[in-house]
Amino acid sequence: MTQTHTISVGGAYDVVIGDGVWDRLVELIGDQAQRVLLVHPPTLPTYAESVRETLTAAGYDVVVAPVPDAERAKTAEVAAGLWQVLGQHGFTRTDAVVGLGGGATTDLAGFVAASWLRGVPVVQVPTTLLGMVDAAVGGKTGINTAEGKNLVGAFHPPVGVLADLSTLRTLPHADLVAGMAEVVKCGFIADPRILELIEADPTAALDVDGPVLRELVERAVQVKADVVSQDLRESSLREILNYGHTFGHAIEQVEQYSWRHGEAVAVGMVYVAELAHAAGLLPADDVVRHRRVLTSLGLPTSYAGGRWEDLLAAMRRDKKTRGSLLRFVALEGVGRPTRLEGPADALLQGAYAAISEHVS
Ligand SMILES: NC(=O)c1ccc[n+]([C@@H]2O[C@H](COP(=O)([O-])OP(=O)(O)OC[C@H]3O[C@@H](n4cnc5c(N)ncnc54)[C@H](O)[C@@H]3O)[C@@H](O)[C@H]2O)c1
Ligand SMILES: O=C(O)C(=O)C[C@@H](O)[C@H](O)[C@H](O)COP(=O)(O)O
Ligand SMILES: [Zn+2]
Repeated sequence: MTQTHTISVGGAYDVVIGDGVWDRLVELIGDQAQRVLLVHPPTLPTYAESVRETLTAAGYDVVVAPVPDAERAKTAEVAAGLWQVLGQHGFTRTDAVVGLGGGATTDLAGFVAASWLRGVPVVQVPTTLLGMVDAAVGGKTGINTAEGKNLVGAFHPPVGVLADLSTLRTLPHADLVAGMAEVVKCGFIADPRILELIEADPTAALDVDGPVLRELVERAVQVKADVVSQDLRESSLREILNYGHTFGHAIEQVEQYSWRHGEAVAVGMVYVAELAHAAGLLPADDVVRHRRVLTSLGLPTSYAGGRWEDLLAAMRRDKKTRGSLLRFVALEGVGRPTRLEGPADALLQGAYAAISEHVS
């Protein structure tokens, strides 16, 4: 008997977590749709074929749209290619998009669904840990531009999210580990039990067939669901989900997306923990805890690759910036997020020095 767990996102839609949950796909797409655009990366032909067969058997006209892998999918050119496909196949407002894959694919699929005819339904089918706990949930969709990460996008909640945990068995270990960064983030901003579970047994946390990983997924999704159901459009509370992302996105950009998102966020959390400590907000023990938990999972905690001016310029393009005021989500303690606004240059550079000096 397969165990499934359903988390409601403010009563608007559900995230269904478990093995074999793709059975729910047809019910979510519903009988209004005639056509379905199935967006997937080239790494998942078997999963894509299985979804295509299910949808075809249910009577939909399925248009399969393979897109470039990972961050290379999140471009205006790839989105424009999909708009062309939708136009050529006559997709209407009752037709649907399915995003099957990691966060890069679901961000793209969600954005194309948000923009086509000003919004058609999207079902998100995440196949990475990061997609399941974060990217596919919450309705943030988007693509990158030459100037930065996720600079074009829309808030477009899915009609449902189907997270089949068995797909994690084929996920490369490094991508599993990267997804854990967003789980750890949820631990630091809202649910300390997540940190305790990882600290008790990091190996069990990374066992895709074990109960600990399942509980971590459920807890992280619950954190995200609680936040986005109160503040979909990130007017205030939702910013806490951006913990570690101001510096993390800067690394991704400066390193031309050769770093995984989760890896960059891991370093970004250590950066802002150092910053918060230097600003007198966060005790030193909590900074140490950031490094310990992330390291135990195999995540990076240091970085010395980029020129400071480039990192700072990238951070200034962060969406939390107001005017010329850099704003960070910071912690006053575990589970106690706050904002750190306009820290002095000396503090900003000092935190960079603190994460660079740990590079071996
Ligand atoms: N919208 C949001 O709220 C949100 C939240 C967090 C992250 N993101 C975005 O998500 C992206 C990162 O997502 P990601 O970490 O899932 O990376 P990803 O989408 O690049 O996927 C990682 C790799 O795993 C492969 N893959 C996916 N599922 C697989 C499986 N089951 N078996 C084998 N290979 C598989 C992919 O093809 C890719 O090569 C970034 O672009 C980030 O900005 C968005
Ligand atoms: O859902 C959110 O809100 C987040 O900030 C989650 C982040 O993990 C995610 O990487 C998000 O895409 C970042 O958004 P951005 O607006 O900073 O680009
Ligand atoms: Zn993220």
